[in-house]
Amino acid sequence: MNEILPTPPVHLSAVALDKSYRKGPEAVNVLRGVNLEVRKGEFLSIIGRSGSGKSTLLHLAGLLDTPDIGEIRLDGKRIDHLPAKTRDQLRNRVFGFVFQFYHLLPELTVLENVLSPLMIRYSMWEYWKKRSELQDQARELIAQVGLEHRIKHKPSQMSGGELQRAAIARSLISEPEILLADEPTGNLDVDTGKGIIELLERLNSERQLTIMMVTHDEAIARKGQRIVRLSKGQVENIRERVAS
Ligand SMILES: Nc1ncnc2c1ncn2[C@@H]1O[C@H](COP(=O)(O)OP(=O)(O)OP(=O)(O)O)[C@@H](O)[C@H]1O
Repeated sequence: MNEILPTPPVHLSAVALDKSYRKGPEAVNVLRGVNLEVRKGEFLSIIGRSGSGKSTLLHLAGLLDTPDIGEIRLDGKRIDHLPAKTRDQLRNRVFGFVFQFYHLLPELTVLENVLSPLMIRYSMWEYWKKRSELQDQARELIAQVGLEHRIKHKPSQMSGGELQRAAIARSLISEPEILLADEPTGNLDVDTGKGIIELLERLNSERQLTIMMVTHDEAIARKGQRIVRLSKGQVENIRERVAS
C-alpha cells in the first residue's frame, strides 16, 4: 500500500515576475508574470527553447539579478528587495550554483577550488584558524563526488565530467539549501552527463537538497521530479513524477 506523505512546504517561490532587457531601442520582455513554487527537497527541471528565459529565471531565483516587477520568496518571506549586502549574504548562505562551463579557477587545485567560497566567507584570520577542519570538509565532499584521485589536480588536467564534479563539490562547501544548476550537462557527452545527473539525484535524496535545474534536454529533465516549461514569458507545468 502506498504511504501518503505530507506535502513538503514551499521553499522558494517566484511571484508574478516580470523581467525585460534593453536591446538597443527595444525592450525584450523575457519573463511576463512568472509564477513558480519549488517545494523543500524537490528536484525541479526547467526546460524551454533557447532564449525563453530559463537562465534569467534562475538568476532571479538565486538573487544574481533583480526582477522589474514581482517577488522572490524564501520560506514565504520576500528576499529580492533586500539591501545589496543582505542579499549577498543570503545568496552565499542559501544558494549553491552550478554552471555549464564550471567556472573553476585555473590556477587552483581541486581542493583549493572547493575551498574558495570559504576564503571569501571568512576573514583570513578565521580561515587560518579553521583551515584543518575546513580542509577535512572539502576532502569529504571531493570524495562524495568521486574525485579523491584528482584532489591536487588543476582544471587543465581534468576531463569535463571531472570539472563539473569539482564545481558541484565547490557549490556544496557552503552547505546550501538550494542548488541552482544551469545546463549542468550542456558541455558533456551523454554518458558523462548521466553520471552528473545521478550525482545530483543522490544529493537531492541524501541531503534533501532542493534543486532547480535548467536544461534544454528533455531526457535529462525527466530525471527531475517535476518539469516546467518556459514559453512566451510564462511557466507551464509539464509533468510531475507519480510517486510509486
Ligand atoms: N544581460 C542581458 N542583456 C540583454 N539581453 C539579455 C541579457 N540576458 C539575457 N538576455 C536576453 O534575454 C533572453 C533570454 O535569455 P536567457 O539566457 O534567460 O534564455 P535561455 O532560455 O536561458 O537561453 P539558452 O537556452 O539559449 O541559454 C534572450 O533573448 C537573451 O538574449
